[in-house]
Amino acid sequence: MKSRTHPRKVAGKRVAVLGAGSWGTTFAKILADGGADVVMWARRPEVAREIQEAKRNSDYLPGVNLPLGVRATSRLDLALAGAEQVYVSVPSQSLRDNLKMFAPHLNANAIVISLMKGVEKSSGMRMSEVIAEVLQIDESQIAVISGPNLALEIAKEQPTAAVVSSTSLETAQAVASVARNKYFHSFVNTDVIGTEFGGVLKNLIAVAIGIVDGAGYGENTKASIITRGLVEMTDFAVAFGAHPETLSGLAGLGDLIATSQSPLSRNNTAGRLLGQGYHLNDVVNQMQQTTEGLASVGPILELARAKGVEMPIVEQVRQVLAGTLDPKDIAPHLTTDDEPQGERTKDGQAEGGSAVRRAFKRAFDQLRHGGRGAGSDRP
Ligand SMILES: NC(=O)C1=CN([C@@H]2O[C@H](COP(=O)(O)OP(=O)(O)OC[C@H]3O[C@@H](n4cnc5c(N)ncnc54)[C@H](OP(=O)(O)O)[C@@H]3O)[C@@H](O)[C@H]2O)C=CC1
Ligand SMILES: O=C(CO)COP(=O)(O)O
Repeated sequence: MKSRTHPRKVAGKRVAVLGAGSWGTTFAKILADGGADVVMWARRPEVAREIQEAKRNSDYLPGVNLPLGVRATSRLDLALAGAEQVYVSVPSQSLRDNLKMFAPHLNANAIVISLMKGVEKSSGMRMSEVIAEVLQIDESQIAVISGPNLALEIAKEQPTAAVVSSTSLETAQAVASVARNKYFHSFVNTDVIGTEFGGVLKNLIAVAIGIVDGAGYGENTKASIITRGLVEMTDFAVAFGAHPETLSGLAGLGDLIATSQSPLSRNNTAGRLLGQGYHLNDVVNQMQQTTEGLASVGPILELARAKGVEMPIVEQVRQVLAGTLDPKDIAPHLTTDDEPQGERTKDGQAEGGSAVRRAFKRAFDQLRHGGRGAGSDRP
């Protein structure tokens, strides 16, 4: 029987954050402000030195002062020595190679937490799957964190919530007890598939929103894409075993709203540039930070095809990226066979039968009965 006790704050737990970009650095601040003993690893010694000595990371978080307790090094052995929890925040496509470097220095019992929101292009694997495969650890030792978490807003201590997910509720609670402070609250769930795919899929819809924004369309178009996009996200994730309510929680709808409407989002910004007519190569060159959505489109569509899930919006994003669809022609209502009536879903039913509608119904039913599914965000 899994414990359901409320996690208690653990003071001074030794943790490592691997990756010193905007999210890794912000997460180090979250953890240190929650009382953890944090050591960051930056691959460039000058970044580690600036964090260690000036408590700043001017490349990624200009103007933000980091807590005095955050330490940094470019040596993996020092960053990982004694670390009980290891938070990983590097670009998804570099995870596998990075893990091979981390492995010799990792504590055998350490919990490894993915902060990333991509899938591996070559394999279509989620980040937690890559972690389990490369490090050869049990999934109960792995957690993922996702939610509406634009780094710069959190670095400025704006109140935010996220979801910590692990197949082991105990592991999720152990992580949530460390990854929380007065401005950052971690809920827990055990739906790793839904939580991870939520973060990946909302990036693709955020690119679509950016494209229509850049093409000059207004709020109706964007709202239509957000709503239909959530159906695509839910149908896809559920086909892979996710709980639909996870997609209507922080890691799905919550993150979709934050990412789709914020100029801070790199995915949204990349989409806007594409919508304004810039070529993909120019957009990629212009983006100075990780834009996961651009790399995820291909593998996500391949996975969708394998499960027979229709993703008309994501397919149109692929076509815009490939230069075969004019951004002005992107439309929220297209379906693969151009069905004219009703809101079509993957199984051809009208909206009343969609996974989103079922998710809401289930959530309301659960509320009425006071229960909570594995995919709901629990405090
Ligand atoms: N930023 C955000 O608001 C959020 C981001 N995320 C996710 O976090 C993950 C990381 O993103 P984020 O921190 O924003 O990205 P950034 O582009 O801000 O930083 C990337 C970091 O990874 C390092 N890096 C780049 N390439 C490699 C590589 N090949 N090997 C090792 N390290 C590398 C960079 O080092 P260097 O500086 O030396 O290039 C840098 O420290 C992504 O999956 C993203 O989706 C999740 C939630 C919020
Ligand atoms: O995941 C994020 C917010 O939750 C960050 O989004 P971007 O990667 O688009 O900046």
